[in-house]
Amino acid sequence: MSLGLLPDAPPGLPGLPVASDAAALATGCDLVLGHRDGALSLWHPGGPETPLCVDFAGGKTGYRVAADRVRHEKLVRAAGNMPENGVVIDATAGLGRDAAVLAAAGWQVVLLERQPVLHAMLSDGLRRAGALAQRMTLVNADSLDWLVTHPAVAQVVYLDPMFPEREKSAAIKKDLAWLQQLSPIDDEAGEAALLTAALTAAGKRVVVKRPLRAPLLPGRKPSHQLAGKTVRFDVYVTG
Ligand SMILES: C[S@@+](CC[C@H](N)C(=O)[O-])C[C@H]1O[C@@H](n2cnc3c(N)ncnc32)[C@H](O)[C@@H]1O
Repeated sequence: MSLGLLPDAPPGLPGLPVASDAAALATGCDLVLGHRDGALSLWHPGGPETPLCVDFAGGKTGYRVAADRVRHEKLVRAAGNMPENGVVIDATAGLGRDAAVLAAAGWQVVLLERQPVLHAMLSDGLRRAGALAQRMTLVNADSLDWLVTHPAVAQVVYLDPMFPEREKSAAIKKDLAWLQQLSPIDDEAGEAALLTAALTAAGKRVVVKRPLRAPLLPGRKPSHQLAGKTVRFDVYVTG
């Protein structure tokens, strides 16, 4: 995958510096990173698709985080009763959509993202997130390392590892396809290691999001599951 970096992209990211969208297209870049409408965004050079950015308060995430809806989210129910000053580690932050739901439900959320471009997009999203940002802390790290060096930080560790999606919605398909181009899908050993690290770090439970019919993460059976129409949450009680 080749990523073009426009002059207004943050410095230091891996990719090919390009002067313009047209130059990215001419150089054969698959994706290009730059600012659109004030947001650090990713798009297909020359393509008709809406650019992708981290938007904690608008669009589909905005709908999910509305105060009257967020408590009905299966993810919030899967995370369980929130203690005072409860902390969740979202160890696979991605575009921060699930992290926003957890923060809107009242959790303090530590977002871990290892992919530097996604980390930069999350950082830009936080800058625009308003009050919700006060409950989110972003770290550019590999969770396999971070969880081991930060035991006893959180009651809940949340995992949503990459999975080859077969969703029907074109919009979801586009976002996930671009995400998958940036961030590879872990093999079974990687998935097992992530679950083990999460189980070690979580004071109360680990919650894993999976497509409805996807196999369990390797290593341990969940204590219970909450199934929705297209995804399910596997809950592992640890304490
Ligand atoms: C499917 S996406 C998560 C989407 C996210 N739940 C959301 O709501 O936007 C998975 C993300 O986890 C990140 N990731 C996977 N393994 C990781 C690890 N060991 N440490 C940090 N980030 C990881 C990937 O780079 C990718 O951005």
